[in-house]
Amino acid sequence: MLSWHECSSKDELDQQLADFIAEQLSTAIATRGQAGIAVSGGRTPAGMFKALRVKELDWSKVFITLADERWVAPDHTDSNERLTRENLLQDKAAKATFVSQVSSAATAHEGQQEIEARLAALPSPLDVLILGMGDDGHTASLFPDAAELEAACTSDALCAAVTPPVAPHQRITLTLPTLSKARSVIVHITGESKKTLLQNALLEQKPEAALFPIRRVLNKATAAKHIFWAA
Ligand SMILES: O=C1O[C@H](COP(=O)(O)O)[C@@H](O)[C@H](O)[C@H]1O
Repeated sequence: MLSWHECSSKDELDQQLADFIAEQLSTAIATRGQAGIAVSGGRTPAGMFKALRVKELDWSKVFITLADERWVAPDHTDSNERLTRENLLQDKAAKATFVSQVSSAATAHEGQQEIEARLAALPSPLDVLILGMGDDGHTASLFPDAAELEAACTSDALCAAVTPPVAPHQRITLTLPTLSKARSVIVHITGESKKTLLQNALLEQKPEAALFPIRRVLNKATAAKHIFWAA
């Protein structure tokens, strides 16, 4: 099942999505005693993070990680961890446990095993997955045309190292199997061009390996899928 939630402004989107996520985290805590969520980075989620961090829920039982990370120091401007620490892990959400996906290893490939071990301690499957989508149809750090894409889509591991063909920085990404097992999959996008891209991606009739990565995740995910969008 895939539902579109169209909001009339970015502020409304941030609030509605934060309400929706908070509800899902609360349900997970009530049902299983804890909640695991993977959030995305990039330019889109900061406003939603600020709306989510003040929600009344037992944040001490929430484990937060990333759908993907850029292989940069955690204080780098491009770090998804930095974005998450500055915008989400504040106020009430400061009590949550954050699982970082970067280490001092020189490359993402060299650091992958350490990140894998950290991720193994998270609730599995994840209760909530928030995906962004790039203008090239990438999601998490599953980039079209990346040399490691197929490995990251078929791996038994929780995470994979990826070198984007064009975008900066090596990445760690949750693998397609890990992403697609989440109990709830939410795509958070803004702007007309991303809406059109996603609509087209959902209509494509191509072999699996040629589909946009966002479509591959949505195809494989068996949970309810929700797209939250505003212009
Ligand atoms: O590189 C990344 O890009 C995507 C999309 O980001 P946006 O800036 O277009 O919102 C993001 O979902 C991902 O986490 C990030 O590492």
